[in-house]
Amino acid sequence: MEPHSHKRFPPTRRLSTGEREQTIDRSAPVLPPALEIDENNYFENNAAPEYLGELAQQCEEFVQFHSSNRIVLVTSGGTTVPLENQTVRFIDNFSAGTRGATSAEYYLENGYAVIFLHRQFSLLPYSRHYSHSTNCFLDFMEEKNEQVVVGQQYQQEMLTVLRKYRSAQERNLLLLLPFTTINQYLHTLRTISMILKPIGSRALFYLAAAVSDFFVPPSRIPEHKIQSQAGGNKLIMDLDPVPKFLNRLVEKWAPGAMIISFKLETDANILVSKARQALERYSHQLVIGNLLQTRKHEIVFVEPDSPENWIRLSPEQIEMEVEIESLIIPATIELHSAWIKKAKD
Ligand SMILES: CC(C)(COP(=O)(O)O)[C@@H](O)C(=O)NCCC(=O)N[C@@H](CSSC[C@H](N)C(=O)O)C(=O)O
Repeated sequence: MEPHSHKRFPPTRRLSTGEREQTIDRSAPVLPPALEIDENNYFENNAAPEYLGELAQQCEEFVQFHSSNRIVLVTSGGTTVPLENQTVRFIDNFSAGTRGATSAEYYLENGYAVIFLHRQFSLLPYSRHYSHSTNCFLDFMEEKNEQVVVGQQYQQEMLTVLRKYRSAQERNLLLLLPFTTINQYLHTLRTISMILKPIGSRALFYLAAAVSDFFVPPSRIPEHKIQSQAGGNKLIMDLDPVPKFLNRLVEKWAPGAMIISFKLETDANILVSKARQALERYSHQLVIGNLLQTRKHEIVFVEPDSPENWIRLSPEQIEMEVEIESLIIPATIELHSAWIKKAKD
């Protein structure tokens, strides 16, 4: 007998198999990697964000400052696909930014200069520990003699995070660059990649952002908010595939860099094969595969000409809240050191 206070909600209407098959047209062919003509078409027809010049200047100064250092570009968070120019509605890609923000911290602690290209308002290195929602910073505060103080039990932990945060700032090791839409992301990724080109093998790309695969091209996007008619009307969307620029990054934008991409799946049966397929299509150095539902506890390294290698947290490590990035990042750094050595030989 349900307590009277629990209002009964109608069960979620699940699409019948027939409806589900019709809802999404999967007949669209799998796109080949983008060619130069696709790159030119895309960037000529999709205007650059108005702030790109200033962002490029910031990035050039940062790379110049660290020109003899290892520099990693970490991308983090999901890109959006606006449905109107005056955007009210958009399609979003799932990502809280935890993978990217946590990974950036471990790269910083291993001496890398970090360019953090992130979804605006997603989690950031260091402040992620006390974000507005998951771990509200107010829960760590107390009132004492009319003053706000950090609770005694949190002092040590917070002091450690604060010292790391300040150290990264004082040594100018962390550059925070935001994006929101898929178009802002692609323009910014290409710009940063070309600025990193002179760094050669000491540049590392860690592409953890959840990037849109489909978008509404400028020729078809409505200017104003899409209206919904009284009585209901279907919204049929006709999206174009986002060009697969990963191979342009490998071949042209930053040819000497080591490039790591992430493959996100929900079906364990296809994860490794899809990761290997991406590696073969883009000819980069490593795909880190992860499943949405277990991404915090296990990942798989897929490299050319070698069997896949799973990294999993043990039950004890999960119990102790070990972050899997504390295992991932040192493993990627080992591969990057070998990449740099090979480039020198
Ligand atoms: C997003 C997560 C799962 C992290 O989650 P949070 O910690 O909550 O942030 C990340 O680990 C990941 O898999 N990121 C990559 C996800 C992704 O979209 N990967 C693309 C490939 S890289 S996007 C490049 C473009 N689509 C192309 O193929 O050129 C894919 O799986 O298809």
